[in-house]
Amino acid sequence: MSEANKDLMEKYMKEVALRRKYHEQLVELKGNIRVLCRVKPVLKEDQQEEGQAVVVTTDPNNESALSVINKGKARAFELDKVFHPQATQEEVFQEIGPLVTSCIDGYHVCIFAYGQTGSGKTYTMEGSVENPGINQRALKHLFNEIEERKDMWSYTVNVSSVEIYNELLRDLLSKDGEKLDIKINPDGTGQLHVPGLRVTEVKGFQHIKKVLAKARRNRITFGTKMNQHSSRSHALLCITVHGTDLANGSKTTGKLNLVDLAGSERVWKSGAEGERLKEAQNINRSLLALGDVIQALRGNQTHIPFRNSRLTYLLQDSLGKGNKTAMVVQVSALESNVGETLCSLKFAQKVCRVELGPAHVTISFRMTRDAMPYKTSQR
Ligand SMILES: Nc1ncnc2c1ncn2[C@@H]1O[C@H](COP(=O)(O)OP(=O)(O)OP(=O)(O)O)[C@@H](O)[C@H]1O
Repeated sequence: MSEANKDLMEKYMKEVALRRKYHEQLVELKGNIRVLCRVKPVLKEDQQEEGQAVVVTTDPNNESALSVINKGKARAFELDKVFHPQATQEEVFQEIGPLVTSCIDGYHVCIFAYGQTGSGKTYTMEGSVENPGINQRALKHLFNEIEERKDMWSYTVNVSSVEIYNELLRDLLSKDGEKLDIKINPDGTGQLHVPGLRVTEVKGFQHIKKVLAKARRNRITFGTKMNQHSSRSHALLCITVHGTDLANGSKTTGKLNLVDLAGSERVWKSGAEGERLKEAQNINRSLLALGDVIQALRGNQTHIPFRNSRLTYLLQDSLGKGNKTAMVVQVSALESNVGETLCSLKFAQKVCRVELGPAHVTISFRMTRDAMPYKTSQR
């Protein structure tokens, strides 16, 4: 009986190893930095004027293509994957699921939602109670995988959550939203850490739901002082998974960063002043820095400019080489937003094209003013 068990166990472990290898190959094939686009469906409340034209169309025969009509001219874009307006939260998550699995295997993973205010970033990341987004689905997926592997691996899952507003870091899991700083770890490893950041060990999916609700509540509470604050801040959910192989004691540490970015609209256009202008400049700088980092990584450049913003500095150990990133670019299909839609898609397209570029891409892929998430006189 025990011989038969041993035999079965060995076969099972071989199967698991094989599955992991195929999964890795699949992720590698799809690329370590993926740019996805989700077109928001036209909702009643988005129609300021009756019968506004829909200017963004997806192609049912090509899941990478979309086209935008501006002033009578059609412009085509090709990204890694485009979700049509009717795509469900489940369909979006299916693209992301393999990255979440990678995190259990010890990879560092970042998933971003990028786009103008109201384009559906929070819907994609957080979703609603009836229709949760990537954050909840990722954690559910994570705990299901952990359960499946429990005979061979033991895992602990730690969660922290911060927002970055005007380049200030705030703890979303502490009562008063403590302000935090990013420091180099004094242990000599050169790694970054955030002293005072509240890290919560989560035991299961129900527990994580409570933690997510707390972070959401705090983001709203801290935001009430500032009009539209939440859409002007980056919200990060950081999950660390420590694994121990029960057979040989070897250890892995994976990280999953789920980021709802601040709105990318060009506030300068509306003549923003004072606090609003400062916000716009900070958002502009950090989104631009993120774009620069992703382009540099996809282009295999030797210098990756992580230090140009809090956001990229904080995510440095998860965005570096060998890690995995997905950026979901959210766009509106309506004519009234066509300027912002084109801007977001040019940005996405540029990031996407880098990989295909020649080796000397290092200097040639600096963002032009035309493709900047905003156009300011900042750079
Ligand atoms: N795919 C979708 N299906 C149904 N409703 C959606 C979808 N995407 C967005 N919405 C709805 O559109 C509204 C705006 O979306 P959301 O708040 O996610 O935008 P956002 O990009 O996060 O905006 P902000 O930058 O201001 O935070 C919300 O009411 C949301 O529920």
